[in-house]
Amino acid sequence: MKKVVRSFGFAGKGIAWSFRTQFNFRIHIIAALLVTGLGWWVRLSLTEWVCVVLCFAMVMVTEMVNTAIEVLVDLVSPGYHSKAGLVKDIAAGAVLISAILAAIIGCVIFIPKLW
Ligand SMILES: Nc1ncnc2c1ncn2[C@@H]1O[C@H](COP(=O)(O)OP(=O)(O)OP(=O)(O)O)[C@@H](O)[C@H]1O
Repeated sequence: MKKVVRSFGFAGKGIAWSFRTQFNFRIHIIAALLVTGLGWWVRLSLTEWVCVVLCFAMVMVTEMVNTAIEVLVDLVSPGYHSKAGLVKDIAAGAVLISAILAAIIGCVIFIPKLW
């Protein structure tokens, strides 16, 4: 049990660090709060809430994995290396794809309700 609590502590440390240092992560959280308020206002159905929350998770998780990859690349390749740059670019591409897909899903759900 103590081990589980300790693991939660380490995970919390990683989340807190990402929040403190990553501007994009803070933007995602602010966007999630705004969308939650909008969702409450337009009275989303249960299925729509599930889709919206999955979108929040997809974007935040890819952002955190991207951050972890950036930190790791900076650790193992502090100098310039084309592969190091490529790894960071691919990870950033994953964040972009998840954000675009979340935006599309958001439009599909919210536009008809706001129309
Ligand atoms: N060690 C490196 N070798 C080669 N190119 C790199 C290296 N580090 C970064 N780059 C290039 O610079 C880009 C920006 O890298 P950087 O580490 O500044 O990430 P970032 O996306 O600006 O993230 P953040 O602002 O969160 O630090 C990378 O996507 C990559 O193309």
